[in-house]
Amino acid sequence: MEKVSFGFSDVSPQEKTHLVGDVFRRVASRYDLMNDAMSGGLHRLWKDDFVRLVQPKASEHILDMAGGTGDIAFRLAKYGTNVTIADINPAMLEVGKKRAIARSIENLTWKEENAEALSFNDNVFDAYTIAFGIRNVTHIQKALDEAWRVLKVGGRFFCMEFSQTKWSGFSNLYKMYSTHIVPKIGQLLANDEDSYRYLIESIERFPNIEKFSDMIKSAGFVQIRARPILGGLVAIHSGWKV
Ligand SMILES: C[S@@+](CC[C@H](N)C(=O)[O-])C[C@H]1O[C@@H](n2cnc3c(N)ncnc32)[C@H](O)[C@@H]1O
Repeated sequence: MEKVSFGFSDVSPQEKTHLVGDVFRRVASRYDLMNDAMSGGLHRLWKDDFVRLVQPKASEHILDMAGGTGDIAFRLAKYGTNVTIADINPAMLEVGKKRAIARSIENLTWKEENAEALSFNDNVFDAYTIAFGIRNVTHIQKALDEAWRVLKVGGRFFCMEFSQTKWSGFSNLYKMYSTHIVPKIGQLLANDEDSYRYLIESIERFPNIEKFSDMIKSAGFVQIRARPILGGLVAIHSGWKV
């Protein structure tokens, strides 16, 4: 029987989808607060950089996949771009919709979607973005294949995800922080140590920068680039559909 990783455990694909759903249902209301607490606000700078790389235009339609509570979509929408924000988890989308209303952001379409089997037609989006989402997807290659399918010819793919830093001293420090401190912050602020333990473990199981580049290539993308941040702690991958 096929097994996939859920953090450090191996589970069936159905179980993983179910367990990841539970994690984000539980953390939804505290998700944004926790991002600030865990990263000391750094995730905001990474997301700003990510969206600058996308170079959104007002004439474009961009799909922000696994968009959660809207951090990437809101930044894209500032350029006047038409953004569809899609996520498998209604609880995350509900938090995002409230945030959008509070910020008076209007050029957004919200959709419940599984990245592995999108309901959109072929060749419809100018760009596809996914930030800190793909490592939670059960079959990563299927999600990449779907990204390629829904992009127009000439469309751009951008993915930001945690990876493994190559700065050895920093790597040890980060490992200690992520293994011992992050789950405790999760317990303190979100009353949920287990979810944050999963989120950290899933980073270690995610393919490294080179392997993930190969997977993007397998989906059909060309001119693949990987931009490491903090020695590769986070990496932005991009590619083109031609
Ligand atoms: C860590 S959050 C990232 C949210 C947002 N992109 C950000 O950067 O703040 C990961 C998101 O991936 C979503 N997700 C997990 N599996 C998914 C799937 N198969 N299809 C679509 N979204 C998925 C979760 O529901 C969650 O909202």
